[in-house]
Amino acid sequence: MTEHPIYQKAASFIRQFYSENHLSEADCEDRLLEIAKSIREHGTYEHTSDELLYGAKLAWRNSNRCIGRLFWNSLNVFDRRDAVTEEEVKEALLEHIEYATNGGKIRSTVTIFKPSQKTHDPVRIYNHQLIRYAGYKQEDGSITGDPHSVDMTEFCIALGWQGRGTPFDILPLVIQVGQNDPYLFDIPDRYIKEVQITHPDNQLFNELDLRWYAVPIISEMKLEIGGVEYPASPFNGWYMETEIAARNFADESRYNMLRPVAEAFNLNTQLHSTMWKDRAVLELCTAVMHSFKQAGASIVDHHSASQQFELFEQKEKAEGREVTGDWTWLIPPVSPASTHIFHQQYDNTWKSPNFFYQKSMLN
Ligand code: HEM
Ligand SMILES: N/C(=N/c1cccc(CO[C@@H]2CCNC2)c1)c1cccs1
Repeated sequence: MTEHPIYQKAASFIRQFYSENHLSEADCEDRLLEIAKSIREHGTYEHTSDELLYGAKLAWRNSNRCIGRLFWNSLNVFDRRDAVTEEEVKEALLEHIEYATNGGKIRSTVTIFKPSQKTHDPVRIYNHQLIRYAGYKQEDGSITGDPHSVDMTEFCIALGWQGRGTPFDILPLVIQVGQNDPYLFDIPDRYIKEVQITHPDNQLFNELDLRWYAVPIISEMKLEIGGVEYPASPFNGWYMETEIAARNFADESRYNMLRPVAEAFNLNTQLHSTMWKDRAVLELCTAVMHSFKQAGASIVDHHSASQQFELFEQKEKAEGREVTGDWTWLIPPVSPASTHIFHQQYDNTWKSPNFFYQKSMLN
């Protein structure tokens, strides 16, 4: 079997699955014989539902850049390897959004579509996230909406989509099944939970009319389990507030709102030394936490998230497993040194199963 690289990855995953679930050694070896036969005959093998469920949980547990891994074992997994038509994939994606949103009490969920075949990918999703705002480049070069979405927005417009042109237009979903042309469809409004971002102490801030969607659902990464690749495997958790407040609203290459926020607080933005940028970021964090809580939408602040990650480290140690991590991503972008993460080092070895970047469908 050594001539099949997939077998080594399969054997390593299957042995981990059987041992961590306290299943019989003999059954494990029988399963491996079955897999070896399938690989010899078809060049690949098919995961059982239980293997798929556990493999997805392991992929989350192995995600070095993720601070939210304490809850790895409570991941909800939808096995949609049966969905092969545009209609079936569309329904599965809308079902994912509805189930994960759960009225705001967000459930961490991954939907797994058919794996890569030798010659092609049965299902691919063009979107970076299932729910994301459009970005429109204006004549004068300015951008309305999310600058990160300009390419996707232009792609959708080329396919006949028309946005309303506001800074917060939800992009349509674009999927490809088999060798078909890209298939585009809007997400009905009733599926989208959005939060109006207001500040608890400053009405002037509210006039900035900021909003954000509740559920981040990454749809452009590939899930790899035991040598089998799932290029369409959208997964969601809930947000950590800094992602919205300190990056999506704050970055100059995103919504670039620090100066308008500072002005709403009457801060002196002429001198760095007044710390106006730092104060603006903190007021955005405060507003995001306040607004998500008021809207009944799950969210975690960066201090609580770091504490949960510390608990994850302790639990893994108690189970006799080494935690791997990417320090540069694990530290939050606000007050990083106020978390334990900043003051320790992490082994950034990449274990499998895991989620990986893959070639974008756009270029
Ligand atoms: C439950 C709440 C969760 C929270 C609060 C959370 C938080 C985060 C944060 C803040 C990042 C860094 C993102 C960035 O800086 O752009 C991240 C990265 C990541 N998370 Fe989590 N996460 C959660 C659940 C999940 C789930 C359910 C999965 C998969 C099943 C997951 C997989 C990942 C992966 C693969 C990355 C790295 C993405 C990349 O390399 O671009 N996370 N997470
Ligand atoms: N809170 C989250 N945050 C993210 C997790 C993974 C990736 C991203 C977005 O990554 C982009 C690429 C680099 N930064 C932005 C955000 C989650 C999304 C899906 C499950 S949890």
